[in-house]
Parts: sequence; structure tokens; C-alpha cells
Amino acid sequence: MNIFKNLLKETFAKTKDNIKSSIKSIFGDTKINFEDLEEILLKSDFGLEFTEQIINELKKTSNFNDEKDFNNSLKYLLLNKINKNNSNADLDINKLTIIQIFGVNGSGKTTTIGKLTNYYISKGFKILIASCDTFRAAANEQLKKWATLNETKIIEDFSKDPASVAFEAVKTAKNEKYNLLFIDTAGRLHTNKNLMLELQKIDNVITKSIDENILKLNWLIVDGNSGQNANKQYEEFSKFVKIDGLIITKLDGTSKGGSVFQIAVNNNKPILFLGIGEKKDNLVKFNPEDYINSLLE
Ligand SMILES: Nc1nc2c(ncn2[C@@H]2O[C@H](COP(=O)(O)OP(=O)(O)OP(=O)(O)O)[C@@H](O)[C@H]2O)c(=O)[nH]1
Repeated sequence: MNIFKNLLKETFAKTKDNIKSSIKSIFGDTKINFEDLEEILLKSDFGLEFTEQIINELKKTSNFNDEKDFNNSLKYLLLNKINKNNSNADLDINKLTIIQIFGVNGSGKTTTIGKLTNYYISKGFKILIASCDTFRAAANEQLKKWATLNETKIIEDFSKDPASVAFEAVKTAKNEKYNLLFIDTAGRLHTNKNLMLELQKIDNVITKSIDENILKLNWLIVDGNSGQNANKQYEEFSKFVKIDGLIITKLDGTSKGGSVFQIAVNNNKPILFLGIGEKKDNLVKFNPEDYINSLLE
């Protein structure tokens, strides 16, 4: 657990340093001046609406004793706004779970499947992967590399459409008693209706081929650097498929650590994991408290 807390601290160090120095500047003034903090929260991608809310609420309590007191109030405010629900990352090993992974092009879907596979293998799961990007050979090759690295079986067939590959994969997962099946889908722009309908088709095929003993989940992958657009992606994908969880990627090296907050707070979305690098163990299970602490402590 401490390893993950430390990883988070490293990930958000730049954002934290910026916030800390702006809080210092507030107390350096003879009268409290929130402009610096407001600017830093905006630059860190907390979003205009939430930055204004946070600043207004802090202003209501004008008698802070010191920086620590101020920091604690900010922490309390942020924690109260964030969704605490991340329970559906805890999967039941005694039944088959099928997780469909989708998102816009290049958001990190394949890499995240590689990291998730490593994560759930360490918890004892027997994992199958389906390559439902039957358009791009390079995407398939990349997924195969991850399957080899994790020593997992992969279902692929370029002669078929993505929904047929998904159907085959569900059949194999059931017959060969897998605990977990990841369905990798092609990247698609949330504005491309035909591709979104294709995703809906894969989703329907999976739903029709399972019974109540099998859990199906849909996880959306968003790039943590996409700012407000991440919320737009969530809205648009939700029009076609139900989203059960979100994974935010590419947070390593970012000075925009507030993006996670902004995404989490809008619509109370369940964030499950954060992607913090390209290696197989660069994935941290999301915990709101650890996240907020890594921004402020
Ligand atoms: N630094 C960093 N890079 C990442 C992370 N996740 C993915 N990447 C990189 O982002 C690029 C795109 O990742 P992919 O996994 O191929 O993305 P994808 O969504 O499967 O791409 P398409 O199938 O083309 O839509 C690759 O170079 C990955 O190595 C992350 O958490 N941190």
C-alpha cells in the first residue's frame, strides 16, 4: 500500500508543489489573497466551475490560523466533493467477469489492459484477452505483446467482425473456466456515430451470450491530459453503452493533477484506476483520500 501512496506522491509532485507555493503566497500577504491559488487550481486542471466553488467556499471561512489549517480546510472541501465509490474494481474471483474496454484513439486502452492483466493475475485470476480491434494489425500486435508478457491467452481473428470475435471469446471464457475476460476494442471518436453503433453491437452480443452468473462491466479509458474533453467523452460514450467505471491514464509527469478531480466530481463518476506510466505495474487503484493527500501533503 505504501508503494502505491509513494507512486501517487511522485506522480502528482508537480501539481502539489504548485498548490503549496500558492498557499504560501496567500499567507505571505498582509491580507488574504486567493488569486494565486485560483490561478494554480485552474492551471492544474481542476476546471473553472470547481475552482470557483472551492475558492468561494474557502473565502467563507476567512480566519485560518496558519498554512496547515488552510491546507486541512482545502483537503476537507475536495474530499467532500469527490465520489468515494470505487468498489467495482474488486472483482469476485468465483465467477466470470467480462470487462469491455473502450475509449478514444490512443487513450491507452491496450496498455491499460496489459497493466490490468498484471494486476488481477497478482490476485489469482485466470485471464483471457480478446482482440476486437480487427482493423489495425499494429493494435493487435501490441495486445499480443502484452499477452505474451503476462503469459495470457488471446483470442484474435482478422477475418471476422469485432462482435463475432467478442462472441467467440465469451464462449471460450465460459468453456475454459476463466475468471476474467478483457475485451479490447478499437479506438473511436465519440463523435463518430457509426463506430459508436459498432461498439453498441459488441456490447449487445456480449449481453445476449451471458447469464446472471456472469458479470459484465464496461470501463472507459480517458487520457488525463484531455481536460474538459474527458467529460465530453464520458457523456457521448454513455449515450451508446452503460459506463461502469473510468480509468484515467498518462498522469505521470503531469502538472495537471486536478484533472482527476474534475472528472471524478462531474456526474459522480466511479474512477477505478489511474495509469501512471507505460510499464506493467504503473497502475494504481484509485482511492480518493490518497489522491487528495498526494496533491496537498
Ligand atoms: N506515459 C504514459 N504513457 C501511456 C500510459 N498509458 C498508455 N500510454 C502510452 O500511450 C500510447 C497509446 O497507448 P495505447 O495503449 O496504444 O492506446 P490505445 O487506446 O490502445 O490506442 P488505439 O488502439 O490506437 O486507440 C502508447 O505509446 C502507450 O505506451 C500512461 O499511463 N502513461
